[in-house]
Amino acid sequence: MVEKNSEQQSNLIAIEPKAEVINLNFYYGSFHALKNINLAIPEKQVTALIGPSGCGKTTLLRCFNRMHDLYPGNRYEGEILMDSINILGRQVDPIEVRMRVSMVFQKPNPFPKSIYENVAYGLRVRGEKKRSLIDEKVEDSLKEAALWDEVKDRLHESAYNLSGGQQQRLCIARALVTDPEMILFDEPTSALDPIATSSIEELVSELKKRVTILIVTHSMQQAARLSDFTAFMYLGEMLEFNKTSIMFSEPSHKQTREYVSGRIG
Ligand SMILES: Nc1ncnc2c1ncn2[C@@H]1O[C@H](COP(=O)(O)OP(=O)(O)OP(=O)(O)O)[C@@H](O)[C@H]1O
Repeated sequence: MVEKNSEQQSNLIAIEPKAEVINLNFYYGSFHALKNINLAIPEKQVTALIGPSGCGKTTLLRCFNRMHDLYPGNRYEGEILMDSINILGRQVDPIEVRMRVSMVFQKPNPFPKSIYENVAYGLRVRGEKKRSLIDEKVEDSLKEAALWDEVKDRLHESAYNLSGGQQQRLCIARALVTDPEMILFDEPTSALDPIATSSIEELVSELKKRVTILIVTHSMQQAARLSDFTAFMYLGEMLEFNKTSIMFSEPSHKQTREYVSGRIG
């Protein structure tokens, strides 16, 4: 059983939270993967989720856009409030949640479609038909994902012709097109080389001016470089949450200290 520090968690955020996780439990069938998680995600900041393999980082991330609903047997208890609405509520449409909270995965996963159609996808799901509006949003999203100059003359080519780093920026453009309030990144650079990694990190830093970002990373250097806040998970619990500078210099828990210093992995 790990020691809790809820007083510290509730006291430290002066910044308005974009999302509040309240007493969240999550089960894969009978397996209790997330145990009474409480966490406030600060708005327009980068929050890193870190912790040893299997501690529940990806499971928590996927609660924010109801990804678990796609598989039978998964069960949530508790709440994630966004604008005072519990986005886990049965009456809330998961597709609507995914428009507000989009996701970028570990491996670039463009659809087997053109570059243009990959980005336009979210608008089409939403029922958007106006060609000029779709053109405009596709261009804006590709510009915001720092990909436009590289693809503007080949928008109708297959997305598979792009390099890994370009494919990941395309996935970011696809995530941006619905104007999400929050973007979830699940180890977005683990399949990329250092140059492509640094361009994704620059992009994330730029995006936080208008979007709240939650990122799972195994790289302590990346968490330290990129995030404003860090949450440390351990055995399905949220053990510690604080400003990244504090988490890396004077964490409260022994497990956090050992993890950020590379002594446990
Ligand atoms: N679909 C699933 N069905 C059953 N158990 C699962 C499923 N997915 C994950 N788990 C279990 O839930 C726990 C948390 O897994 P999760 O993938 O969230 O951990 P993680 O911290 O993201 O790990 P890693 O850093 O290795 O990616 C693990 O014990 C894992 O085995």
